[in-house]
This record gives sequence, structure tokens and C-alpha cells, in this order.
Amino acid sequence: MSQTTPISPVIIALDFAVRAELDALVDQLDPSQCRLKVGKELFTLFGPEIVKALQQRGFEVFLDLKFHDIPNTTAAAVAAAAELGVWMVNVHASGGAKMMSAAKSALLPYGKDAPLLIAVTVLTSMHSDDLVAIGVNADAPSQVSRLAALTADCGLDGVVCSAQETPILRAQNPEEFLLVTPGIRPVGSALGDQQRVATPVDAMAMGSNYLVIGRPVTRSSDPLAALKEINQSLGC
Ligand SMILES: O=C(O)c1cc(=O)[nH]c(=O)n1[C@@H]1O[C@H](COP(=O)(O)O)[C@@H](O)[C@H]1O
Repeated sequence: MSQTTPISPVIIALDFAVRAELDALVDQLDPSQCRLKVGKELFTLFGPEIVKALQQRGFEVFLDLKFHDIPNTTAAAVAAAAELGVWMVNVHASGGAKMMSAAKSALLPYGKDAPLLIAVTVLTSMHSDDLVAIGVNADAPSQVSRLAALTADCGLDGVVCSAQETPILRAQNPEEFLLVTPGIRPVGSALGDQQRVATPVDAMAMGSNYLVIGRPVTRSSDPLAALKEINQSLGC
């Protein structure tokens, strides 16, 4: 089945351990409403087959495995993601310039069919205090800004950051540099482990291109209604 490009910027984070629960959600979704993210839990449990199954239903898939390894290993993993035909794949920007450049080079043979390659800056679950504890003497916005500049220098397509940093990054980067923002919480949603958060409407207004949303939809009593409400609030 050919993939449908949604008009919505929403990417649903499919963080599930039980296949039946995943299927029950995906059965309700239409590829015009959202893209889907396969992360570490789902991929570790079900492997590439789950990606293929979602693609066969017409969904564009963001493979969120946050590769962070030596350049040779990361480049090979990113090429494997390209072979899977995913729409987007990510690495950790803190893996450094050599790692990110190697990952970008590994996608050159795929030309226009290459997935979008983005880099995670500072996890949205972290505050500036958490950075100090791992030896980073910068606050979250400064560290995000630094890693985004490195990512852009390496020719990647964009970064994962919190919506709170998007105004700074929008000002520093060309329009086509993608800002993918998790830590999205509609008004009244539980924060869970997220620290640097924004509502869907605020995130888009501040310059996000894509909103990664998990539990506020997937753990809702009515996930489809929750997604529709978010899309409506965004005018799509
Ligand atoms: O790369 C990511 O997608 C990611 C980066 C980040 O900094 N923070 C973050 O929450 N994520 C992912 O985004 C999703 C957020 O899920 P919820 O917190 O349930 O909305 C999870 O699947 C995380 O793995």
C-alpha cells in the first residue's frame, strides 16, 4: 500500500508492550490523521516486522531508536533503517560531529528515498539540573542550541528538542530545518516523566514542525477522540 501523507503534524508514539493493545489503537487510526513512531520498546519486542505492518497500513513511520555509537556502527544502523523504508530516523547529537556526518553519508545512496535524519538534543525529560549532574555546564536551552548548531553543520534534516527551545532554534536555523518536539501535553494532561513541556497549540505557535505525542492519546480512555481533539485544536 502506498503511504498517505497526513495533513496533521502529530506523530503518535506507539509505546506498547502488548501487541493486542497496539493493534486495537492502530485499527482506529487513519494515515491521514497522524504519523506513527516506533520506539525502543516496540522495536525490541516485535522488530522490523512491526514497522512493515504499519507501513502496509499506509502509515509513515518514525523509527525512534536514538542511535548513539561509534560512527561506523551508527552509519550502518541508519542505513538499515533506510532499507526498512522508514520516513524518519534519529541519532543522539551528543554522539558528536563524526558520528552524525557518518550517519548522513550512509544515507546518500538512497537519494530522495532516504529517511529524514534528525538528532536528539537534550531529552525532554531533563531539566538544567540534570545536565549539571552529567557534567554539562550549560542550561537546557544553551545545550540544545549548541547541539542543534552541530547537527545543522553535519547536514542533518533537523533536531528533536522541547517546544520551549523552538523560538531560539527557529531564529538560528533556516525554515527547512525540522524541529520535532516531544513533551507535548494538552491542557490537563499528566506530565508523567516529561519536564520541558508545551501544549500542542503553543508548540506549533512557537515553531515546531512535528509534535510527538504518546500517553495523552495512547493512554486516553478514547484515543481516537483525544487525537481528533488535538488535530481540531491545530486546525487540521
Ligand atoms: O526522540 C523522541 O521521540 C523523544 C525525545 C525526547 O527528548 N523526549 C521524548 O519523550 N521522546 C519520545 O517521545 C515520546 C513521548 O511520549 P509521551 O511522554 O507519552 O507523550 C516517547 O516515545 C519518547 O521516547
